Amino acid sequence: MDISVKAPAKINLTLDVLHKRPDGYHDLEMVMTTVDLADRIDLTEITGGIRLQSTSGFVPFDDRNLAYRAAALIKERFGITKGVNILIHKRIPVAAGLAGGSSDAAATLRGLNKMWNLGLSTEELGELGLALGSDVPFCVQGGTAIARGRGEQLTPLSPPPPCWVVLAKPPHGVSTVEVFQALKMEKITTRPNLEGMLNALDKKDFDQVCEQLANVLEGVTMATYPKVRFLKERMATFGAEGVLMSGSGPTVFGLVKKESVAFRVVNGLRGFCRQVYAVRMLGGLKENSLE
Ligand SMILES: C[C@@](CO)(OP(=O)(O)O)[C@H](O)COP(=O)(O)OP(=O)(O)OC[C@H]1O[C@@H](n2ccc(N)nc2=O)[C@H](O)[C@@H]1O
Ligand SMILES: Nc1ncnc2c1ncn2[C@@H]1O[C@H](COP(=O)(O)OP(=O)(O)O)[C@@H](O)[C@H]1O
Repeated sequence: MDISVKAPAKINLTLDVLHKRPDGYHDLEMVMTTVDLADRIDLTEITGGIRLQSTSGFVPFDDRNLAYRAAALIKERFGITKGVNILIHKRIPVAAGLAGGSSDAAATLRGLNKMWNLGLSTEELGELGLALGSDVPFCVQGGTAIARGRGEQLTPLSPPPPCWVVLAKPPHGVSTVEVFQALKMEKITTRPNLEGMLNALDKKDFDQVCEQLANVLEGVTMATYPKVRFLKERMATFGAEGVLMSGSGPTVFGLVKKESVAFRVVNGLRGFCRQVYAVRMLGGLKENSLE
């Protein structure tokens, strides 16, 4: 049986870093949601091991690839002797703060669970996925959620109000490790208002969602990459109603209600940035099946 699985990108509507943990990770509190910019993973059963192909040269083609590692984990954990060819149709920019690698890993876990009839629940797939990366449990589940701890403690939320999401990825990638290393906890002065964002989502209040966007990593990444600030300012000038950097960056996203405005923002940005996308908010799992 061959299987194709959708692997959507995520954005962080809020991102707070609570403290550094003894294991080197940070305890986070974030509101995350999926957007309709997605990779597609084609899984084909083969005899023997794991083969990986990708339409993008920017990802590793060996066991450093998170999709490869997801397949290796499943094979090892469940003693599967069959092999799999993984073809990644890459659309999500790499090292962008959009969890492209984590989403590929999550999609591979979901797809192999089905292909090899393992009968694992979403929670069990998420627990497996945490060994691959902190964002993988959220990507397994999709939709909209509060993520706490390393990112694995998930509380599902109702989706944001429908809108356009304009994404602009500066030419450089960003290392998540380096951003967390550069973060000085004592320098965090303004934090996201989680209650405010939850209230906005609950009421489906687009303007309030825009007002409550906040990410404590934004200033850290901006200090090294001024292009992030530049793109944020431009996006707002061209008409985006709420603008924020996603995750550890450097992708900047803008929320826009009207299609005509979304395309005005895209056209305006194209003069400054090669990788610009206008996509719909996905946000809700039921109406946007990930399979
Ligand atoms: C910051 C976030 C926010 O959504 O997204 P991205 O910008 O990567 O998309 C995530 O927490 C990233 O998740 P992910 O990219 O899976 O991180 P991991 O591979 O687990 O960890 C990479 C490194 O980031 C740091 N890290 C990550 C997660 C966490 N809760 N605390 C940390 O300190 C650690 O230095 C770790 O070694
Ligand atoms: N399938 C994959 N897609 C993208 N990046 C991958 C993948 N597998 C491994 N990586 C590596 O993971 C790192 C982070 O990539 P990505 O998940 O795109 O970014 P981010 O964590 O910022 O959202 C990159 O250095 C990339 O080389």
